[in-house]
Amino acid sequence: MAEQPTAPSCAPTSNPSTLSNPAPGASASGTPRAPQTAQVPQAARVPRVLSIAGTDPSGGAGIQADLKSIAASGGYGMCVTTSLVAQNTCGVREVFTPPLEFLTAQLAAVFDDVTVDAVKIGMLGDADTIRTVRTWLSEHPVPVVVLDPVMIASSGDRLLQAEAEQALRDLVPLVNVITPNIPELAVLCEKEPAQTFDEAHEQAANLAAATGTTVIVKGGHLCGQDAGNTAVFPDGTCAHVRTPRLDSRNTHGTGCSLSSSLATRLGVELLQHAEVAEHTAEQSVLTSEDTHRALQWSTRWLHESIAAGAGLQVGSGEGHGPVDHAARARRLEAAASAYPWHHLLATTDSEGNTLDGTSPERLLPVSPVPAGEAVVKPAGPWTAALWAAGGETWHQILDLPFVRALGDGTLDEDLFAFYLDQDALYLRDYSRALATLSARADTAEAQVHWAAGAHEAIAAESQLHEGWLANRARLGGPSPITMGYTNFLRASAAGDDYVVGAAAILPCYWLYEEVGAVLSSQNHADHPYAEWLSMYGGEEFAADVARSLAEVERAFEAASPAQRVRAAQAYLSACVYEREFFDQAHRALR
Ligand SMILES: Nc1ncnc2c1ncn2[C@@H]1O[C@H](COP(=O)(O)OP(=O)(O)OP(=O)(O)O)[C@@H](O)[C@H]1O
Ligand SMILES: Cc1ncc(CO)c(N)n1
Repeated sequence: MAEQPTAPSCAPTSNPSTLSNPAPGASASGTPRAPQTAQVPQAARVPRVLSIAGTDPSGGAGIQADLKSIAASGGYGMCVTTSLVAQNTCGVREVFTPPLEFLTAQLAAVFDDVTVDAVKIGMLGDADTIRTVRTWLSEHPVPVVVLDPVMIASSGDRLLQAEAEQALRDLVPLVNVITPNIPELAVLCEKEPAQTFDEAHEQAANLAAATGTTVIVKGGHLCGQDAGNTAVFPDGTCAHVRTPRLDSRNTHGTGCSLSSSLATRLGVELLQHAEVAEHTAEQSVLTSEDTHRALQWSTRWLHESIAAGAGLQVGSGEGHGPVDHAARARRLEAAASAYPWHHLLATTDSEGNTLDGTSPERLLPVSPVPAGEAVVKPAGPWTAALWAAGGETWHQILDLPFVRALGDGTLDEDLFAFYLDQDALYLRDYSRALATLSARADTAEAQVHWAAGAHEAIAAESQLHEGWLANRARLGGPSPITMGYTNFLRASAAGDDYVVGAAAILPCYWLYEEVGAVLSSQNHADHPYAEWLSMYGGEEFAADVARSLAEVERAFEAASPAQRVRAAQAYLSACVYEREFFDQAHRALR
């Protein structure tokens, strides 16, 4: 069987563009815009993307998948239908191809009215259709054309007549990017299907050099842990985007989705160039870095969509189910909700008892998910009630893509770097909140404990700067989540009752320790983040967590019922902030 790519020798390159200049009509046209203010990020313009492809009434592949992918990738989707295909997740039943004149009528209807920024070509079916599309696009040039040379569906059914293969080969030099799977690449090269990544890469390099077209080698059909994609440019350079292989049957339409998403992201890149070009003498030309960035975006988005596919429950399960194109949009929509957190609204528990802080049972709403056992045990009934109430948030943290990928070693370096950068900024202010708590503590023991914590936090911050962050690019400013969390901690420590400040600080000790225990249990010598994970799980930190728990327990005992309720709410708010903090890299970077 084939193997995964060995070394990602395909680093991003700074070579000249392999993509053609935009057609004059496709540059940023329309209403004149006011000059942009420097440094203020502008909302990306929406590329108008046309899919020329066949249909899948069950919605997972073809034009239906393309329109969903284009929307999910930030484009405005349009479609011209080449063939109507009666198919579902199990296979193709019948194909009806409308007359060629009707294909041309559809193309004319779009192009007569709309400026097309990017085209994705999918199923063409036969040689006459290929020639019609080819003639149309040579007479109506579009700046980005991605060809997915569809030949055979994931079910094994033919979607291109065998005698049309040469016509498809002839189309390749006229497009910017092609996205063949391994068997399709072999047909285009007139070779046997590649068995290894190196063989596929060699076929792609020869094809790219011969045609002047960028070839995406797709890892989906290979085996090995990396199912990633490599852009092979005509000048022989390449750029690889890793993606962990998923054990999933929801791969129907992955090729359609990747190619239409890629066309859209290339359109986004091109429009950004066009925006700059409007104010400078620069030309709007796509570079290989643009292609690498677009491929990274599309590959990561598709990974999330495949991972969520099974949850859709579309299809009998006998075939290959579709991907969930909207999984990311739903995740980000939920993350953006401005609705108040549930624990700040609840006034009674599920049995109707008032949450008045008179007993540990009357502190917080019951978590719908049991918390399970903590590694560092609660210090008494009050902290036991806090742990139990935080069960749902705790399990959400364990399920975060960031925490999962950090544990299994598949976390992308740029996501890790984002986290480190924010962590350094966080530690600075966290240290200030601890110093405030120390100043307000009413026992010498607590005063020393929080002061030591303040010292350790600032020491950890400078260690991050000297070590982990020394060679990494930094954003240099706090994200809204980092700022929200640190401001909340500082305000609770300085401006609220002592018990509230102490409870707010607790999750940063306790949850961090618990997450660390899960992560360090996954560590091994070859783990890419071995050094980072080995920092977790030290006995000294566990003892600090236990001391913090004991102090919070003591403060709860001494507090009034009303203070306890506010402290418990502050504890859960900090748990939610912990979750948001771990998740933020996956919201900031795509
Ligand atoms: N099991 C998998 N795990 C992770 N990613 C996958 C998996 N299968 C496919 N992919 C992603 O989807 C991309 C496209 O898939 P693939 O290579 O299977 O295309 P295809 O055969 O043209 O698809 P189809 O014909 O089903 O539409 C891959 O390059 C990879 O990024
Ligand atoms: C219409 C159409 N295009 C492409 C594919 C490949 O998955 C498919 N199954 N159907």
